[in-house]
Amino acid sequence: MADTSIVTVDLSPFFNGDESGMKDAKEVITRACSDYGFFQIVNHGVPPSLMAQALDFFKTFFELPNEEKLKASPGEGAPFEPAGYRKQPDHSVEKNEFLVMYPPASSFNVYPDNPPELKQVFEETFSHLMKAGLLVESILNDCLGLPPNFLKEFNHDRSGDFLVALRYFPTNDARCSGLSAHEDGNCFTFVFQDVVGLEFLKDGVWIPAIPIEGGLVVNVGDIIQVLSNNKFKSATHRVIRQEVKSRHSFAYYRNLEGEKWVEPLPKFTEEIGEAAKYRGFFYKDFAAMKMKSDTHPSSYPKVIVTIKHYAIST
Ligand SMILES: O=C(O)CCC(=O)C(=O)O
Ligand SMILES: [Fe+2]
Repeated sequence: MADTSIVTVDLSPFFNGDESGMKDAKEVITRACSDYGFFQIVNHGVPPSLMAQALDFFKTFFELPNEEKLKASPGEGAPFEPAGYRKQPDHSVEKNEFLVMYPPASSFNVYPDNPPELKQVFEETFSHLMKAGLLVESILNDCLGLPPNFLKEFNHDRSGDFLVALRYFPTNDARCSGLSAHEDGNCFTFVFQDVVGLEFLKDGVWIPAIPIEGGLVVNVGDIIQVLSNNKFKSATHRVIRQEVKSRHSFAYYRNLEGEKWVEPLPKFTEEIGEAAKYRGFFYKDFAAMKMKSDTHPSSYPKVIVTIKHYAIST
């Protein structure tokens, strides 16, 4: 029978220096990323109680009346998704509302006034997520066999990372879409969720990511897929809404700086006699196309732009 679970990796060996634990974890992650691009992590350094608290404050915010939420409507200047509160337009099939925030102290962040604790808890959570992001990035770096710190240096600018807190409205229709099937156009994403709903495509079958205590779901994004010339897969995923109650989650997007040039690395092409599977591009150009079309569509009918846009057909 096909394995229908999401592999969970304990990252504590990376904190206590257990060499054989680190090696085992890297093997499991390499396999998961080569086959389908997602896994779950625990003991990643982000305190579970802090994540739960952050999700609670986001929930409280989403329960406020519309006029109150609209006070946090997006301002100008954010590099990718506008910072602030938005709701999918009525004609969208994706029934959710969301709040986008860039790293603490970003000048374009729009913080809700209510609940008053949200800003501080968000900033603390974001700082922890960035640290865990650095750890996972260095693990992926090693799993890909890249020179030490290659990804860290390639992706040294954190100003374009964002956190999106989401609320998916309940539905009476079973299997109703909250977010259509997509791949993330970034390096990778962490997701924290209160109830099931997030699903990943594995061997043609949708696998639910069952929330586990303190767990963060990691999905590889398009940039790692391009750099590795498809060695690691950008995970296809979607969100199914729940009956009766709302579903809440937050996702930390580990992005790239917009001016960065992205193309398959020589290690995965000329050095091993493989043809590049993608043309090179500036990250900001891809991000702008994706933003219009993919994760949080504002246009209808949807124009789907995926990383295939840059694929070289053979
Ligand atoms: O809400 C979730 O569980 C996933 C969100 C997601 O896939 C995204 O924002 O790209
Ligand atoms: Fe996603």
